Amino acid sequence: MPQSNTIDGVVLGEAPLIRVRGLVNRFGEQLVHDGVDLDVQRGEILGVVGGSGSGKSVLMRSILGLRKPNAARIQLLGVDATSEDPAVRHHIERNTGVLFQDGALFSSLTVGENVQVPLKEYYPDLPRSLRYELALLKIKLAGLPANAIDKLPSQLSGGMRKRAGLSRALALDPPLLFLDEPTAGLDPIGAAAFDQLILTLRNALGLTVFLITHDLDTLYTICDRVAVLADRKVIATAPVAALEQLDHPWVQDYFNGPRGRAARVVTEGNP
Ligand SMILES: Nc1ncnc2c1ncn2[C@@H]1O[C@H](COP(=O)(O)OP(=O)(O)OP(=O)(O)O)[C@@H](O)[C@H]1O
Repeated sequence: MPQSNTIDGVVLGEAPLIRVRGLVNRFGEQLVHDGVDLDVQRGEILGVVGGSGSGKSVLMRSILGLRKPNAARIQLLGVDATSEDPAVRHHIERNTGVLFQDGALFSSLTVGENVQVPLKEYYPDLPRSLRYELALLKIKLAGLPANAIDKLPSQLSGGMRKRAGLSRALALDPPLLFLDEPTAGLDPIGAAAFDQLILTLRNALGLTVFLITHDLDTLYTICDRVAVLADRKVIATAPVAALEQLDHPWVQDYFNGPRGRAARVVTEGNP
């Protein structure tokens, strides 16, 4: 899909959609990030991996402006993501979709009402019937049956709840999607189907995707590049095949351990 050079009037030029430089995050004595640099190019699916507690979610929250880092320069969608200017916050929130690890759906609202929350906020004058139709469209886009629209999150399976969270993330047609461990807790068939859905949406809608995952199959099947968080930094960003060669203990354990080898065999057909 051809991509315009502007988003809501903000000129992007050749700049990456996300550019992080010198990110530092500290919680008391604990230094989580110490100079993280990262670029996410338009239209790519970038996987973010790292050991448990390496700071993947804190990185995502920092980029989104949900956490104020101790130091950083972060360009997001052509604006300074650390700015508190309401117009900047609006630009970022209007153009990003986020699927949090637990789906973060409102449990007392139906799926349809959940998807309509951002529509109500950003398009308050939209007639109720049109809002419902738009929610239905997003629900179908995320691969849910139409009748899911009137269900409560508690009436859905884990995989369907993920899809419901995704349909809400897509509500405003954002060019940029953040996914925090989207396949965690899904069975392998459900996880593979979710991976394919992300790939299809990226290809059809030209989305850029920032994807935190532990799932090796996801890395091998849908990520264009993978960033590795270790030693409080992004130690490498490269296509997964190149990362396998990286001489770093965590990377070697992760990619060349038994599960890494198995994922490679399945996707590449070579042991
Ligand atoms: N609000 C907070 N207060 C104190 N410490 C925090 C806070 N948020 C995160 N941390 C700490 O920062 C570190 C990184 O957390 P983060 O959730 O980003 O890890 P992660 O890489 O996403 O881990 P996982 O793969 O287990 O989800 C952890 O040690 C965590 O305990």
